[in-house]
Amino acid sequence: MQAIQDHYPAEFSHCYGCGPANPHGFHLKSYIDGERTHARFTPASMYSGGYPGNVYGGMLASLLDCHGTASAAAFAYRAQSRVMGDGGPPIRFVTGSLKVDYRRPTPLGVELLIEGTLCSLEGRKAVIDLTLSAGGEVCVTGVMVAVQFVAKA
Ligand SMILES: CCCCCCCC/C=C\CCCCCCCC(=O)SCCNC(=O)CCNC(=O)[C@H](O)C(C)(C)COP(=O)(O)OP(=O)(O)OC[C@H]1O[C@@H](n2cnc3c(N)ncnc32)[C@H](O)[C@@H]1OP(=O)(O)O
Repeated sequence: MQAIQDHYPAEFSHCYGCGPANPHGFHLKSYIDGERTHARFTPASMYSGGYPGNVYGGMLASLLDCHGTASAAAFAYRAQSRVMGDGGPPIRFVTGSLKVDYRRPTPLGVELLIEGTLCSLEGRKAVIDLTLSAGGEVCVTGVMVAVQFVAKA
């Protein structure tokens, strides 16, 4: 199955968190499945937080950031009854705001599950609820306001 990010136009595929064309990035891959989006990622040990065994908060915010904008794009396609890669004008979002709540320490060395659900979609603005969990326990929650990107003439 192709990831949402695999449909980003080549010129917009350089994101450090999720751009397929960035050789140094995380290459996060997000998928839509019914009412929910999901991505899985295992941070390398260099992304340690201040005490051993836990993930650095900036890394966790990055994962929500990239998964949130991908989710917004996927939900917007669905709202327009379109499929990604249909040859029509691409629908892409950037992060307007991202609120992150760190609810418990996130363990390093295990696969993390990032999920997104659509809270609202009005005009160019999508609000996405996000969770990040490890071993079935929610460690981080977030709310993103994603804004549809419109190229300036
Ligand atoms: C920025 C780079 C763009 C490159 C091109 C990308 C194309 C996309 C392609 C592939 C995506 C793949 C990449 C994944 C990216 C991973 C996630 C990131 O890291 S993204 C980078 C971090 N984010 C930014 O750098 C945004 C910087 N900010 C802006 O560019 C503008 O402020 C922007 C586009 C967010 C809005 O500016 P306006 O002038 O186009 O539109 P206005 O009229 O201000 O807002 C539209 C609606 O959104 C609301 N809005 C805007 N910002 C908001 C905010 N912070 N909180 C709440 N609402 C906000 C407004 O209230 C308005 O709502 P109402 O229509 O009136 O209901």
